[in-house]
Amino acid sequence: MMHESGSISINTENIFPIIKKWLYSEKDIFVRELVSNSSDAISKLKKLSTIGEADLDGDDKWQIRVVVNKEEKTMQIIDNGIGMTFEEVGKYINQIAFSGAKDFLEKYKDKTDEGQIIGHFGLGFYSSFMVSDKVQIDTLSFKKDEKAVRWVSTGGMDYEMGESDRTSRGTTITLFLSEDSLEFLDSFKVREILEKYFSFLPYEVYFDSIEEPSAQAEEAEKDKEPKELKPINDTNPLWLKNPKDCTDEEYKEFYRKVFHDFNEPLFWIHLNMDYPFNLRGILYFPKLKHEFETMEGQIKLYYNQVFVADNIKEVIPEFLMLLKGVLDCPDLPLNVSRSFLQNDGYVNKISAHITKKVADKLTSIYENDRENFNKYWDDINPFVKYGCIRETKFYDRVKDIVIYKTTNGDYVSQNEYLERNKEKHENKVLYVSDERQQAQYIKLFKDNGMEAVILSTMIDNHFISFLESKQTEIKFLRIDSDLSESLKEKEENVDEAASKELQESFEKLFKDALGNDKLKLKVESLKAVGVPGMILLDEHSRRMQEMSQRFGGFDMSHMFGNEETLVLNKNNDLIKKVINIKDKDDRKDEVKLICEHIYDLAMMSHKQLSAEAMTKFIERSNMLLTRLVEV
Ligand SMILES: Nc1ncnc2c1ncn2[C@@H]1O[C@H](COP(=O)(O)OP(=O)(O)OP(=O)(O)O)[C@@H](O)[C@H]1O
Repeated sequence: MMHESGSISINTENIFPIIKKWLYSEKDIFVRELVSNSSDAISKLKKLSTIGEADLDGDDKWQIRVVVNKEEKTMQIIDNGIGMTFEEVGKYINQIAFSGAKDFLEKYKDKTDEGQIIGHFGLGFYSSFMVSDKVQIDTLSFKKDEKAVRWVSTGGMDYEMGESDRTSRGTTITLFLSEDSLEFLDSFKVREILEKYFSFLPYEVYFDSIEEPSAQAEEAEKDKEPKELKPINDTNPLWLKNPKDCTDEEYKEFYRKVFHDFNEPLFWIHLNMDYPFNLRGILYFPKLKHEFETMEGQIKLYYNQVFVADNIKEVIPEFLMLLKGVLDCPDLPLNVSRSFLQNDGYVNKISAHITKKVADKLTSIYENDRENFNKYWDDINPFVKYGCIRETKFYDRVKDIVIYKTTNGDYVSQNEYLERNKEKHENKVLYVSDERQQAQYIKLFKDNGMEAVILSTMIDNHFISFLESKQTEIKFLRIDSDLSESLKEKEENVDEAASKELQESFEKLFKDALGNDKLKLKVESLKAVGVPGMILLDEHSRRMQEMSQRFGGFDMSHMFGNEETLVLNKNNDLIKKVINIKDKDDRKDEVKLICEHIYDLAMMSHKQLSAEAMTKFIERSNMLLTRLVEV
């Protein structure tokens, strides 16, 4: 049998269209690649100079210039970095997937760390052909006595190399833009791209645009001072500074600048870590603009000060994306596929570290500055709750600092609430989901010295179920789900038979009056004498109903049974009077009206009436008022 082994060779003609099409989904990526190459070229030379292997001849004002020329339809990326010799162009440019960056790191691995070298794969340069018909490189190496080299390629398949007239150290890449990419002559667009990727590059980046000369403009140009360009970037971003040296004002200013959010952030976490991995960044807890706003964060990921993308879910735990912040992770293997990232141990460690830092910060505010923690709670609670549901580790770290606002207006932790209410209802957290709708019940509670916690945000439904699954001994009950013993009058020497009879006669009366056979009714003796009736709805069936509505969008109450119970208060005057007249034949008509009205009023303090019920209620109210006048 024949046998042969060897390396598979890459044929540029075949691979090129694939690179063009698949590697870079966004066209503007070529700017990122080319400016990153310039930045690498500067970093390399800087490194060589610090270890005494390069003489800069005093020229160490590092800069990268991007110039668009509308008349010539070109874009140039110019740097004063390391440059390339004839051989180097042959090696690094003519051979696709041969990275000079990797070569450099390999060669100097004992003398330099990986810091600030961006490229790794030897593919980036070719992204320039996504937008150009022709690309030209003019480069002069820092090495003494080297000649400047020109490399030109049309279409990226064939090239020509020769001498260049470049006289200063560094590299100029000239892109002759193709007809379908002329949008990259638009200075507004190019500036926007540069700002997106390079606002924090370590070397100054200048942008210039040479406009098409028109007679008028040329005339005006004559009297004008030469334009003074300002770098588009901040070469020393706040996240790289030592947290000890940063002021609150600097953090706020940075937040405003990066996120264009003019609401002050509540607080922030400065991540500053060298070991076991490199991670720097600032995470901000934003202030919600209004109560019902859902949190929408933005985490910008940087790689050695070059922007990579927003909200990369493979690197950042999903719940953290509700925050706003920047993360610079130079150790991330960012050029590999995202699904790989997801399973990467290193990425998992980063996630775990950030999660821990966030939990630590929250705990420290809770422990050392409880007053502010309470103040922040309305803004941060959706984040904390979502984090608990999504990340068990986060829940484990913050479970004891989750707090609730109570109907008395103060804030308590679950343990504090359970402890101070244990005489009244052990292991039960009573809650309000809508303060306006449940106002009657809240009043009842307050009048009787009871308190409930307020769980009114969108996420609370899930959060309650989540907590119950974690701590099975504790139950969450909405304020209208049951009648606490504390709300009832203690009755002595109860006549069981009389109570039973009253209960049955009321049941019949209301069922007949309302035409509802299935009505559940209970007669109780409530402390709140002013309340004739109220509705209770079993917690479990209510949750099932809510869930089916949320997910299915339709009402499935008929499937779970309608567990609403009408409670009548025999301590109330109106009810007492109904007891007196309910069996009188000549008052039948009125008794029916009163029963309907008591039921509707109880319903109204429980939930919104249907349109039909509301119409009936209004008609009946008018009728009752008219009768009142007639008497
Ligand atoms: N402006 C430049 N100055 C000096 N050398 C450059 C410049 N641009 C490219 N090179 C050389 O060409 C090589 C190939 O560049 P290319 O962008 O294709 O890949 P890379 O930067 O190594 O990796 P990546 O694919 O991750 O960008 C670089 O590694 C570098 O050695």
